[in-house]
Amino acid sequence: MSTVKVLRFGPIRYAQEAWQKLEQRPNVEVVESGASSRAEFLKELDEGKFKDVNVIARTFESVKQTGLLDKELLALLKEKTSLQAISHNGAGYDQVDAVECGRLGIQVSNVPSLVDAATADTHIYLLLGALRNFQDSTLRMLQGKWPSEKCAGTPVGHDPEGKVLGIYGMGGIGRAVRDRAKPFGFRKILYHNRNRLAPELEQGAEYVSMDELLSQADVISINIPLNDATRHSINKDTIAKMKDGVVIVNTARGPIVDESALLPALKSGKVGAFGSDVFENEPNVNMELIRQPNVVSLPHMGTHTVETMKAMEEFVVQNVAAFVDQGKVLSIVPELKGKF
Ligand SMILES: O=CC(=O)O
Repeated sequence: MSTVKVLRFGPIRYAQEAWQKLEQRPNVEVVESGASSRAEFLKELDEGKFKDVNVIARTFESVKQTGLLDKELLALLKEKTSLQAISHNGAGYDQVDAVECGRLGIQVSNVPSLVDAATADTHIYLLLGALRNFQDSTLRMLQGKWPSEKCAGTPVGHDPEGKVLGIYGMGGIGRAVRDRAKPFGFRKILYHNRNRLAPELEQGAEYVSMDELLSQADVISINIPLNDATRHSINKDTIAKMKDGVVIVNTARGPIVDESALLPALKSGKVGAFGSDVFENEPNVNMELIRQPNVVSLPHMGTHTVETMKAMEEFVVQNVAAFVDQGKVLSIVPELKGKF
């Protein structure tokens, strides 16, 4: 291939060396966008600034610069650039309409596997924190409530031992959650996926229908990708099927949970606690939701470690390099497998 032009969004935090090596190749040119909004990016496109761009390397946060890579933007990219591949930094690529990319002949890669450990670690923190009311206890201590009351007046929590864990989405992250959860002594670990896993991947977890998972689990662990089928799959109806006092933990994507249904359920105690790293309208979080005493919250930091972020950034570069070398990204997303 002649020169491959790469449009890079987002800062390079850790993979400077990998990017430098790529940029030193005689047939690679990397450009950046100065846009701080979709309108500005559309103007850059109109000006023909990126007409020779073949690859976009992007981050989750770069949605601030372009908006979603939806049908409208993809059509413009197709018209005003030479786009053939998008290398997304993250496991979840719901900001990119992958099916439409396939239709337009644009490959999409993500970063699977490398995110599993850090995300599952975060999940366990939230799971224990939600069972034990740890966020509420910290806030109470900071408010000076400890001297007057035992444990600063925090409501008594629950042990994981003897409970049923229901894993909704048993991909790489779900399986890493299962492995980390085992030593805590859950009585049973159930899971639900669209399809049952091979026995060697189940590792003792029991495949059940969604309804069985909802009705039997004491703790529901959400690890599925966000798409049209999973958006708001935790809603008023599915919450009604759950056990009273169920604990829900989400490190996948906020919009999987319909927060307008969750909030009253948290207030009534139907949902005993919610531990979440992700929120429906993040970064603009529903403050009433995160202020509930039975919520443990984090600002989307599942992969926020030096080691994992470095590995992810380097993998984004590997995907670009594979496209430069072979015309194919390394880790094409499942929707587009076999299409290129
Ligand atoms: O949210 C993080 C990711 O998708 O990797």
